[in-house]
Amino acid sequence: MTPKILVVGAGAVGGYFGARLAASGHDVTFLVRPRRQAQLSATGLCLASPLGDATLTPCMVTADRIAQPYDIIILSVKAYSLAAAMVDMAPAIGPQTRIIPLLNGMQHLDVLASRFGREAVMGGTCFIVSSLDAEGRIHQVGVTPRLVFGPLVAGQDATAIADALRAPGFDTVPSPHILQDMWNKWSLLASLGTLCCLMRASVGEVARLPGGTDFVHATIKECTTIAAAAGYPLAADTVNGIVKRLTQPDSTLTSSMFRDLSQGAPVEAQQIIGDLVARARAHGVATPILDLTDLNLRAYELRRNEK
Ligand SMILES: NC(=O)C1=CN([C@@H]2O[C@H](COP(=O)(O)OP(=O)(O)OC[C@H]3O[C@@H](n4cnc5c(N)ncnc54)[C@H](OP(=O)(O)O)[C@@H]3O)[C@@H](O)[C@H]2O)C=CC1
Ligand SMILES: CC(C)(CO)C(=O)C(=O)O
Repeated sequence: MTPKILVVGAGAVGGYFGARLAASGHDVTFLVRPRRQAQLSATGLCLASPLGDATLTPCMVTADRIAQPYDIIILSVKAYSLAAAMVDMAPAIGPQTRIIPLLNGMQHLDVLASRFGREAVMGGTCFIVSSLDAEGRIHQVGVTPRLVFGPLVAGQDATAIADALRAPGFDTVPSPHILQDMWNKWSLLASLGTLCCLMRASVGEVARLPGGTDFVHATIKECTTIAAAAGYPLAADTVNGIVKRLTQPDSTLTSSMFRDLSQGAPVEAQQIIGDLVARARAHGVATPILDLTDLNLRAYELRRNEK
């Protein structure tokens, strides 16, 4: 039987993966709120991507209309929307449902497990650079996106689910070591977020400055030291890959957190930087650069909330 997939959050990430899955014939429904539902009804779900543009008529449901449990939930809301999203998606979760969260950071894993049970929650992460424009179209740039997920409890297997989540337009990677993958991604993301948000610049702009790459190396070192202290040391080639990616002088890469900040939008500062700093403190790791980023982003949020 074709698994029923519910994408919770038809934004830059969920909209991309969900659209690619739907376009290749999977049974995909988007859980949407009324504003996004009206927008998508008017325009269709539009993707602009170097891998091919697409416009489709999405199958949508609002929280009050969820009629049955789904087999797979791809959860792709921002971290600050998680609590409300959990209330909305609750009727979609049955005993066999597997939730694959694509949020950045790690703390949502425990939040989801305490609400829906450990069996229901898989680990997940994604590599994609995408954003929404003012009309709600999704713009994906850069290399082929990647969806990585795997079991968090013994006895579960990601391969059957992986077969249900393959589509042209992204790579599907079932992983037997998803927590390590999530720490690898968190180290990359927190380094990139720090680089962009503290310097208000892209990877290439910082790399071209005298002292820029020293700053990036020191930031990556802080992040990987925390990961190692937490029991998830990054392999040397993974660290080298992060260093290479974040020190390219011609790179226009920015983090999604920086793109949000540039638009004056809320940022996932607590989940991406604050939580990492808290874990550093718990393990006695000194993180002067991340502390500064944390303070910087909290000052940003303070001003934003006072407006
Ligand atoms: N964008 C990127 O390049 C990357 C992002 N990520 C991570 O992925 C996660 C999602 O980010 P992104 O897709 O960029 O964020 P977006 O803001 O683009 O999309 C989030 C979507 O979630 C929807 N949403 C929020 N709450 C609910 C709800 N209760 N029910 C239904 N829909 C809801 C929002 O809809 P509404 O219009 O109703 O508010 C919005 O469309 C974040 O944790 C981010 O850090 C990871 C890798 C790359
Ligand atoms: C690090 C990156 C670009 C990888 O997808 C990301 O997750 C983000 O910007 O949020």
